[in-house]
Amino acid sequence: MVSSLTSSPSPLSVSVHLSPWSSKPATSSNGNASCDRCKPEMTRLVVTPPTSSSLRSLHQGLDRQCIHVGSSAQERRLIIPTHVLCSSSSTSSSPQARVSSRQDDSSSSPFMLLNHQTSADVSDVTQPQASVAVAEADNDPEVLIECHDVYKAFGEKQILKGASFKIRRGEAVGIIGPSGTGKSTILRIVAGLLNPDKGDVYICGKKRHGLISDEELSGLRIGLVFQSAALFDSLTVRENVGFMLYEHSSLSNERIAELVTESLAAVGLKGVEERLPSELSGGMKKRVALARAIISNDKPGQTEQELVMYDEPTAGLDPIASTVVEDLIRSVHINGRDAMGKPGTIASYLVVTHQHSTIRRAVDRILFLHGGKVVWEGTTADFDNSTNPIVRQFVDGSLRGPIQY
Ligand SMILES: Nc1ncnc2c1ncn2[C@@H]1O[C@H](COP(=O)(O)OP(=O)(O)OP(=O)(O)O)[C@@H](O)[C@H]1O
Repeated sequence: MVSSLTSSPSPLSVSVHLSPWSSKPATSSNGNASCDRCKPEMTRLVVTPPTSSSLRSLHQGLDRQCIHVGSSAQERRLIIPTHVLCSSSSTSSSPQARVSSRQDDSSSSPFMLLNHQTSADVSDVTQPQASVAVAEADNDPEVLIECHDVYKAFGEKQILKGASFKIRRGEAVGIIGPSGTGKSTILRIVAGLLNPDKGDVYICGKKRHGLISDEELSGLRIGLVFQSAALFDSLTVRENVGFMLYEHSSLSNERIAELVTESLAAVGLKGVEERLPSELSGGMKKRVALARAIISNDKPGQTEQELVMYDEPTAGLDPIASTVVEDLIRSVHINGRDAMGKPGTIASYLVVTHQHSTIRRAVDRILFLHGGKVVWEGTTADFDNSTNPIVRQFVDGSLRGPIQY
């Protein structure tokens, strides 16, 4: 059963943040666990989680996120940006209703971590407050995302040093560049999971202040598909793909199950709804993650555009499985057709990749990131013919050139 959110005399703090590595649990002397690196950037939800095994599976599912868990307590504080689950959709929610219909699952499902939270509860504990304001952005309605002179450092390490670029409606853009140059960091900044230290991010012409929130009305849904697929190990494929709808919509469970089946069909998967992620191959997991990113929220007359960002979607796949994923990425785009022959719905996408096949097959325009900036951009054809020494060294894989390891 779900217990009161405020009854515990000794709350335990559990934090989840987006980090490129897993961290070991850390407990402070007062028994509360927290993460100093991420605290200022978290959306906080006060929750009563189910069991420690659910938290473990959450940890495994999120893979590259860090979760700190202290010892047992009746109440815990979970700090998790909900769009970690691939959506920033501003759907309405009816958490209480959802909780009451799913209380029996409380011992095993991370759904219960988030469900019994009202918007008022969330805003009470959110820091910093996310908001958007109309700013002096370029008023081109075709520009969905604009990053202007973005800087980001981690400790002493300056990663982004004035990165600027635009993503227009209908574009299929690849971000490439040497390892550690900040490609994933850019995705997290665009997704609103990280704040830039300096510089501006505009979403459909509106300047973003702070981190994105579920309440934000940006006119653009932004999905992020993590390299690891980030599926919850203890949830079935159906629960993973439908997570945001179970979470943030008032749709019936039957309707969500139908939408999950449709979304899986769009990525060429059938009859896997009740399987656990451990029963899937690496390529299937990536397709499930894609299905989760593109699932429709079934809102009648919904016109909100969607941008999906893929972080190394073909890493670790064999060449044929890579081709399948690359074609799927194309197929769900507005210029493509999905596995069911339906036109794709994704307005634009951004792919971080190191793989030549992905650049060739899934991308039309390339941004080359080096030294914290976009140092080159152009079409894939321009890329092949470029005489830019940085691009040439990267294409040739040469040890000699301006890129030093
Ligand atoms: N939360 C964080 N705290 C500290 N350092 C971080 C954090 N996130 C990223 N970094 C560091 O920032 C740098 C850029 O990381 P990022 O993952 O963005 O690079 P990348 O270009 O995507 O690399 P790769 O191609 O190897 O995946 C790395 O040195 C990384 O260690």
